Amino acid sequence: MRKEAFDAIVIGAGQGGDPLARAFAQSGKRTALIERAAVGGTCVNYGCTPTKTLVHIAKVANTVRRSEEYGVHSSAPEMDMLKVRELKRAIVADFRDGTEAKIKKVANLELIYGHARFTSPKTVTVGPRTLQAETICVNTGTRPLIPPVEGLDKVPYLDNASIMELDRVPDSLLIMGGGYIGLEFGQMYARFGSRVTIFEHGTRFLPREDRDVADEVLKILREDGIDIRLGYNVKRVSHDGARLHLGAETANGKERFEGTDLLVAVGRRPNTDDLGIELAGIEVDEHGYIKTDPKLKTTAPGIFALGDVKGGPAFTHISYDDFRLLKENLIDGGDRKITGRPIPYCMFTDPQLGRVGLSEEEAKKNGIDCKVCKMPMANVARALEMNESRGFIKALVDPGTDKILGAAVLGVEGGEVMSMIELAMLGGLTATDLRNGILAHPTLSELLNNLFM
Ligand SMILES: Cc1cc2nc3c(=O)[nH]c(=O)nc-3n(C[C@H](O)[C@H](O)[C@H](O)COP(=O)(O)OP(=O)(O)OC[C@H]3O[C@@H](n4cnc5c(N)ncnc54)[C@H](O)[C@@H]3O)c2cc1C
Ligand SMILES: NC(=O)c1ccc[n+]([C@@H]2O[C@H](COP(=O)([O-])OP(=O)(O)OC[C@H]3O[C@@H](n4cnc5c(N)ncnc54)[C@H](O)[C@@H]3O)[C@@H](O)[C@H]2O)c1
Repeated sequence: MRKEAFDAIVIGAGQGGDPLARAFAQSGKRTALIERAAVGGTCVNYGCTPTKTLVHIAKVANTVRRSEEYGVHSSAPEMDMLKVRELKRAIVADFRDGTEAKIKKVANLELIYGHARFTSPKTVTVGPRTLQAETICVNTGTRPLIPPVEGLDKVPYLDNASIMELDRVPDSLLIMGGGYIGLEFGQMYARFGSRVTIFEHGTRFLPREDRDVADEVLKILREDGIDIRLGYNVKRVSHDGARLHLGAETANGKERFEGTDLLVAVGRRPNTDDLGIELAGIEVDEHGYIKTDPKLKTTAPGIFALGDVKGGPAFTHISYDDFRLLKENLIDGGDRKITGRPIPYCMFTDPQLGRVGLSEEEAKKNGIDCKVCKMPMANVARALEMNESRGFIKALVDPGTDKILGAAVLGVEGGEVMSMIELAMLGGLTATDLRNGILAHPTLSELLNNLFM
């Protein structure tokens, strides 16, 4: 078969792949961008964009439900899930089509729809075509991990994509997995009107977070009526034509539950099993994630991996930063490494949990001396004025340099406040700078003055 020569091939038009392909092409390299589903990847089509749209709609429903607390009379909210789905589809289409239009405008860049597969270290097939290039970048992301639970393959379970296509509110939603996806969807559907039960097989809730932070999130979600079961190992599921039945094992024995719908949200698996990586000499770890060095080089010369498919923190902004690194190193002659970069993140429950830098437990584990500044959101004027005062803020300060080492902001718009703290960290500001800076009253960010007092 005739091979078509390109300078660069990017597989997967996700959060890193799309801008990287455009950058290659704009630098004069003949580039192919191969995408098997929709440009924008998980984030735009089945992840951040649709979920954050729905999280906001759920907040609107909850505000209506709470309106009496504000002296505003209204009736209980009634969800029109057809309209909600339309809103979700419209924003996804807008982002996806906008991205596609941008790609199509770039000279030297060919967007090819189809499933890409390596046939040798420098050769990739897509449909009837065979392409070759000296530089190939893999940005194929992940898909939902489906655990080997008895009966799961015989019941109509939902995942992060199909749940957002429902045109109804489930009467009772059972969720496997108490991570980001389980908690964001759990609170969202509880606010839409579902009875929600979350089964988390770990006994420790949000294990990456400090205990006080995780405990407060758990308290808040339980206050909202979400039934969260820790240490529940789902063993089997079945469907009797009308309802789902779920059997779980716990430290105290077996328990059975019933519901109308089941969401599986127990993590992700990398899209490497159907990529022909063995023919390219790309090594993966025991979970199938591509092994890379700090410059994102794989074990195969000339092949790089970016985004979720290389493992590690799975966030859009990390995939995007991988693009920046590869652009800098492969196009602009730089020599950057991913080592030491900050990994901020925000869980979009309400209130949000914004996190950056070290946690208190990490600091202790690594013998790092730090002062802990902690303040309830109930001390924040703006939060009280909005009647949104659940949660707290916690920041770690180096006692020697007065520099901020990390923060957890569990509160209304916690992600935005966390980003303020991250900017201070990036700019090398000290806790004293934030304590003494004049910040407009009454903004949420003003809390930084009091936090560092
Ligand atoms: C429900 C949900 C909510 C999320 N919310 C957030 C959030 O709020 N904030 C945040 O930072 N992150 C969030 N994430 C994570 C975020 O979506 C991912 O980290 C991000 O999309 C990773 O980007 P990526 O470029 O690595 O891969 P992806 O965006 O997954 O893109 C990979 C692309 O490769 C394509 N592909 C795969 N295999 C092939 C092949 N063989 N040939 C051709 N194309 C292929 C896929 O179709 C896909 O388009 C969320 C994820 C989910 C599931
Ligand atoms: N706001 C955000 O930034 C955001 C939102 C959603 C997703 N994401 C990204 O997507 C990734 C995947 O999200 P996720 O929630 O699927 O994964 P996750 O790894 O965050 O959570 C999965 C949870 O399921 C539990 N689990 C695993 N197997 C189980 C089983 N058999 N039964 C019950 N529980 C089980 C795990 O202990 C874990 O707590 C996240 O790690 C994150 O990087 C980010």
